[in-house]
Amino acid sequence: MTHREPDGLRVRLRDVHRSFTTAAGPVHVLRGLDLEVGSGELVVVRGPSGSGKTTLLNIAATIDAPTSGSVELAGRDVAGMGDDALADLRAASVGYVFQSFGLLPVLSAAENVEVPLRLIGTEPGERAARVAEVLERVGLARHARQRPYELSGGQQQRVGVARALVTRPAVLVADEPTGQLDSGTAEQVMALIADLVHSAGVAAVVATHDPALMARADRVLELHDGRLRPA
Ligand SMILES: Nc1ncnc2c1ncn2[C@@H]1O[C@H](COP(=O)(O)OP(=O)(O)OP(=O)(O)O)[C@@H](O)[C@H]1O
Repeated sequence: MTHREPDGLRVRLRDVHRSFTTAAGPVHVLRGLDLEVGSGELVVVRGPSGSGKTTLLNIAATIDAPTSGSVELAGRDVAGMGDDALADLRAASVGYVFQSFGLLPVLSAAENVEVPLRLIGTEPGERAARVAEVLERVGLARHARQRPYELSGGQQQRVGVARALVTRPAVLVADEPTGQLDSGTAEQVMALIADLVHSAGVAAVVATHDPALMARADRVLELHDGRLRPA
């Protein structure tokens, strides 16, 4: 069933379970997990290594599907959606920021940011305007033509944040977005993410081990025994 949420709810996970089959036997990672994130809300998920943070983010981003339970993204229940329809919804509605930046080395900063707009078929003139606007927003307008290797780690992650937000997604998912940055740069990047999330009304789920970053969150949740609880 597909329906629109009346309010600003962008992510809704209900009774989500996720198991994996491994050589050592089945691993039951998520065990009846519930999560709701609204527009303009920044939720940080913490938990020890292996607790299932990446698994949770991938399910919220519809990159992975739960073993059971329901997932709603931008007001749509994704159960039963075909692969193409789900890929279209994901491309339009989700921005993903990776710990390792995930930039294409042969492309300039601006070209990297433009990739998601190409995927959703945005017209060239509109693409150029959106790329310029978001690079300005992350403070990299003067670095638009540089390749990733010509940028610092913090600048590369700013490109990663710009790329994730250029489509104006309903949902931002970030997996240890500051894990490869020094603490000062990490704080700047997290402040940028929080600012953009709040001003653009994006629903954000950020996984991190770093207590310093949790200060930027509207809510901090802990993944424990496959469920979320207030930290
Ligand atoms: N595709 C998979 N196949 C088998 N097991 C998997 C798969 N993905 C994750 N797991 C297992 O699920 C558990 C949770 O992994 P996950 O990567 O979600 O944890 P995490 O909290 O993100 O860890 P970290 O903080 O180290 O990144 C681990 O035991 C992992 O080995």
